[in-house]
Amino acid sequence: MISVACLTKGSTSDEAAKYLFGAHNDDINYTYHRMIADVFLSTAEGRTDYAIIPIENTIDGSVSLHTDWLVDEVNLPIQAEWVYPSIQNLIGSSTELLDDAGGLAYGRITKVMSHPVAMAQCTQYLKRHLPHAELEHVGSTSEAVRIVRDNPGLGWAAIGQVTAAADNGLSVLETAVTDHDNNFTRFLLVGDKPFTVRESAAHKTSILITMPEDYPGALHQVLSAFSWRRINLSRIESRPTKKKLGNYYFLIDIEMSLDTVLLPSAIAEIEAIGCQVRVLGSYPSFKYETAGA
Ligand SMILES: O=C(O)C(=O)Cc1ccccc1
Repeated sequence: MISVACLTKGSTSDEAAKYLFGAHNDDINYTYHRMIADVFLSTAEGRTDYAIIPIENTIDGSVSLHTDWLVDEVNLPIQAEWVYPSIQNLIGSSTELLDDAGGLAYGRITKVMSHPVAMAQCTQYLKRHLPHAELEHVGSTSEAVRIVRDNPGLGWAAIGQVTAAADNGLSVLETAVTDHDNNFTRFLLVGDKPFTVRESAAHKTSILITMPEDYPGALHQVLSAFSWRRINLSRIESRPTKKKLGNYYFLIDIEMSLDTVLLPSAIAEIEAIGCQVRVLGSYPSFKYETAGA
């Protein structure tokens, strides 16, 4: 039995996890948490084998809070990554929020709740249709749906997944309210055990590089260690080290496994110029395919 910590049941993370492990896989035992911190801690404290972490979104970019947890708070290697569509919907009580003709009565909606990433994906929609509504962030989309269910009669709505609406006896009032159709989220599976449930031909390695202070051209040298070896990078991102204003580390995703000879030699070259390198994981990468869902 494999144990997996995840945001609440019916969240985008929950759907994404079921895509990775297979929807009807009885070998997986999910434990659900309202806050991402508890998802991380469940695995970091050894109560579960893996944690499911949304890390990057097509519209909103990196989920900084989750990146910081991965880097600063826990030491959990990345064991897999996959990309999953995160199309969100407006959810609420149809008796409360639809008018007599069955149309959505935007004016009756007083508050919209959701996870900050889901909310950010719907910024234009909310501005256009619900500028009067209060917006409130909660720990997950399905948590928002549950709160709306538990507080009837107040004109509250949630942004979330169709399964969460069904699980809570609420209606999908409007589908696909995300500002762009092509909306995907990249998820990470983190934990100490290698992921062996499925295989992938594509592999990635994520590293964290801390530069020596006052070293002109350090980033250029780091990038050239990859470029002359023709190693492809898929992401480079800087985050503050939180130790001193203006000090940053760089998170780099490389489209290559650490087992490939070229990569350890690139890392050795980067260390030789005085950079610190921490490998966050070397892992299979899965693409979303409708047939496999
Ligand atoms: O709140 C959820 O449903 C999550 O799993 C977090 C999230 C929200 C929006 C896109 C991807 C992940």
